Amino acid sequence: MSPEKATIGDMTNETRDVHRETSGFWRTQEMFLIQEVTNLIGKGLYFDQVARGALHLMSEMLGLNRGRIVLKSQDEDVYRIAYSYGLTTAEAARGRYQLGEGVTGSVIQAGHLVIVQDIDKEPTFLGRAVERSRLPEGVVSFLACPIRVEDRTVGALACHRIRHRDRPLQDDVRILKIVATLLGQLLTLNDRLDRRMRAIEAREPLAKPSDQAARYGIVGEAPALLRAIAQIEQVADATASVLLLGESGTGKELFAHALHAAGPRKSKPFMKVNCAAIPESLFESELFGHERGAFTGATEARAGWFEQASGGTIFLDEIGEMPLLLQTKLLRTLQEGVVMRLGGKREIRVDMRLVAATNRDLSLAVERGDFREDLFYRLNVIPIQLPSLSQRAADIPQLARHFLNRANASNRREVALTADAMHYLSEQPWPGNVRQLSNFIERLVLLASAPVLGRVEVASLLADRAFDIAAPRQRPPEAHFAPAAMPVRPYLPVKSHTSDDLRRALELSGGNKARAAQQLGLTERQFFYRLKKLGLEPARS
Ligand SMILES: Nc1ncnc2c1ncn2[C@@H]1O[C@H](COP(=O)(O)OP(=O)(O)OP(=O)(O)O)[C@@H](O)[C@H]1O
Repeated sequence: MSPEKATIGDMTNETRDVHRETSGFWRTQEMFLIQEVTNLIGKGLYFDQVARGALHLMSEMLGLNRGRIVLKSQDEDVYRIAYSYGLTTAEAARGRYQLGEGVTGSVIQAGHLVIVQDIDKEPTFLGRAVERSRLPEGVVSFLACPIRVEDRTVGALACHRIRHRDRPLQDDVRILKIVATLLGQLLTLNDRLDRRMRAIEAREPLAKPSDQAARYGIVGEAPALLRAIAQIEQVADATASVLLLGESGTGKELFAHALHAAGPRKSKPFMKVNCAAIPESLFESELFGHERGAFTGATEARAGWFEQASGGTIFLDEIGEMPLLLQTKLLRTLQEGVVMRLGGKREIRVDMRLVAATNRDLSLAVERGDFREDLFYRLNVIPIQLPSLSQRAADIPQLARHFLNRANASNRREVALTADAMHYLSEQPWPGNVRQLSNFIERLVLLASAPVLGRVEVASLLADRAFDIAAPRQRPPEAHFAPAAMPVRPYLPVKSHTSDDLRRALELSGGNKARAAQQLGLTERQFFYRLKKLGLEPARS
């Protein structure tokens, strides 16, 4: 018996649980594997951890055994097994290949995936690391996939596979490709980080994130925001796709633009496409373009957005709304770097950086079959989470001042807010995030009846049309992150207003308590209760 731990791929049909034979079971296993690998990447971009974890999971979850990652040796001109799972130390140490040598060496040289159906019948298969006697008795296959950093092949991800199993070969190949892509992207990021660190060590002056942020028009200093800005800067020069995650109005478009502006493509086009806003029938021709006569009304050939964005960046907002058919085409474009116009016969090379954004939980959409799994993982290589405004409430006064200056300048006004009013703004929930705050300040400036507005005026304006203002611009029907609507009258603690506030409201309303209450965003009952608490008026029954 093989001394190695039995894993799914090595089990016989008889011992395999009947449930495991369904493709649903394998989808769940795949999802779990890829989610775990992505989580490992999210824990800090440590290649060692991710590499070991991925090989372990490939074996345990999918039966892709004796996985190994072959990379160039640091000090010699040879490729060697840098990470492995299910190999003894001696076996791993034997795994050394010249470029072009054996199956592994030729995968690295040619940059193509190789599938050896039966290792016993393939003359180029060296069997150098693991002896045949250590492998299962039946037909054993070997899969090897190149790992790329940008356009260079830097190594290979390979594993053994029982030839006859209840899972199609192409599914294993697909997963191997996804994992190899993730590893390649991670190596690319690490490469960039290394270079950056070297620049810091060489005392190259680097702009502080907040200086940079100011340049991109991003206001705020909360750690979660600065982290997102630092991530943007780290990956600005890379080619991998970026996925911006965050509630509506948190600044995803602003960040997409910052990414474009921070990278080498800044002088080239930045195209924004809102996938939720395009009718499905037009989507394909808008994105991929069309040839003359491709459909009725196509009197002229037209380049699609991918072509138009070539050399620059394309921002696909609300990517979760993209129809499945187009997801397949998008994946191909990302993989091959080409588009085919509608009605066209030739492939057109495009070179654009893709930034996608969503306020939905795409992994749920994948589970429901609304979003392609392989596209999700392709997009999710660099996920960047933007904090909601309530998660960075300390930034609200700075943001409010920024929007106040802007609204004053564009409306030729000089409206100011008291410190108390600023404080009040910081306490509000802002479910529509920065967009809601910005719209509210604009309204405040336009409707201000005095040059200086205090808490009372701000509160009354916010309460006045709270529901309108609170509504996020778009609320997808199944939005996972979608914020709850602000209640028409937000909850207010009993001490929400000072006696001055109450007196002033009464003065402004000419003593009309109902109107005073309304101005403060209170019910009459709440207003009387506060008057009583402050000893100003007996409460009504
Ligand atoms: N940190 C910030 N500093 C300054 N302005 C900001 C910031 N974040 C967002 N904004 C502003 O708030 C508004 C909404 O931002 P943006 O459109 O980028 O959000 P979004 O997340 O893309 O929203 P949606 O998901 O609804 O498309 C814009 O006017 C943007 O300039």
